[in-house]
Amino acid sequence: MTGYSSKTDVATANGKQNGSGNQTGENGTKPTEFTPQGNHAYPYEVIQEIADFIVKGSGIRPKIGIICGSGLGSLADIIQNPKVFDYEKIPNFPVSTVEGHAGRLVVGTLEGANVMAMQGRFHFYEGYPLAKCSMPVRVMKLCGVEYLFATNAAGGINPKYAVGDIMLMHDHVNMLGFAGNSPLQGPNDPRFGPRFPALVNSYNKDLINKAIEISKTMGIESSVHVGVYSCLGGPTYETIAELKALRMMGVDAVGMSTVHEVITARHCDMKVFAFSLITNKCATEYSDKKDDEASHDEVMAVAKNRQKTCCELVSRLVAEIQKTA
Ligand SMILES: O=P(O)(O)O[C@H]1O[C@H](CO)[C@@H](O)[C@H]1O
Ligand code: HPA
Repeated sequence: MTGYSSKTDVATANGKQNGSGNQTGENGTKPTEFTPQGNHAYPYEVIQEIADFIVKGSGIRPKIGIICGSGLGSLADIIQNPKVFDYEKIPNFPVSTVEGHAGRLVVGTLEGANVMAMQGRFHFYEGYPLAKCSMPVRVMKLCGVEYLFATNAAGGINPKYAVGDIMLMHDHVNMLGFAGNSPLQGPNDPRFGPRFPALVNSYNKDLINKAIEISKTMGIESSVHVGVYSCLGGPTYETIAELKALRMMGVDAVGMSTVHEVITARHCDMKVFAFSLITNKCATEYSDKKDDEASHDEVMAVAKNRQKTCCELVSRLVAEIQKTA
């Protein structure tokens, strides 16, 4: 694969500080949780409070934020000198409810860079409004994060994709947005970003090109693609007719996450790198084969199988960013 261009294809009000990430409220329980009204965003001050809690508790101001996809939690296990925060102990943080999403925030270093990783993301189908699903991205921003690495497990719609391949995202189709749902719905706080953010060039081309170069040195370039991801609401996997329609729209891989995180990250001007691990092939023709049915067990098994490769890709890209910092 050649170079990519888009034309080609602190102190907290809640909880004690012990630096272990095990902060709790005064009586040892989770501090009161803020509940957003409707789909509206968390107030800036609430996000600031969470960020302060993490920065003070870890003693680290991270530069790179990583969101681990389903079964890809090991991306956080490679972080050195980790400070671990269980989501349930972080004030105003949602909890993870999906298998393969442990529900921990890991802060530490990777290849010499300060990083924070979400071992568990929030999905719309869990019952969380999109603003809540992507709230941690704003926490990352106020912690100091400049680069978002978003990873996911996805079904491959492009017939050239095989199970286990990696698709570097260079664009997305926001199906939830088509239906009138956005993480940026509600009043806009200009301290995060503008009312009407542009999304062309959302996926950083330099980082895509660096990842392609890295894939060559890893000898995996033939199983690395650059493509378009789409997020549906889930939790159902798609029908054949839906998959056909997505393919006609130019979608290469489909999942139930990431897009709202990327929108939130771009709104607050973070550089975004994202990839999908293709965990299953999506059927776009009718057949009686049971194999055509996606399953979360299969998704988890493939992710486990490919976690080492994904970890290497991520750490090498972090090293590249750190080199040029
Ligand atoms: O996008 P991530 O969190 O990797 O997970 C993907 O895997 C799950 C379905 O198997 C869905 O949550 C889908 O979005
Ligand atoms: N569809 C939607 N989400 C997914 C899939 C899929 O085929 N595989 C993993 N996450």
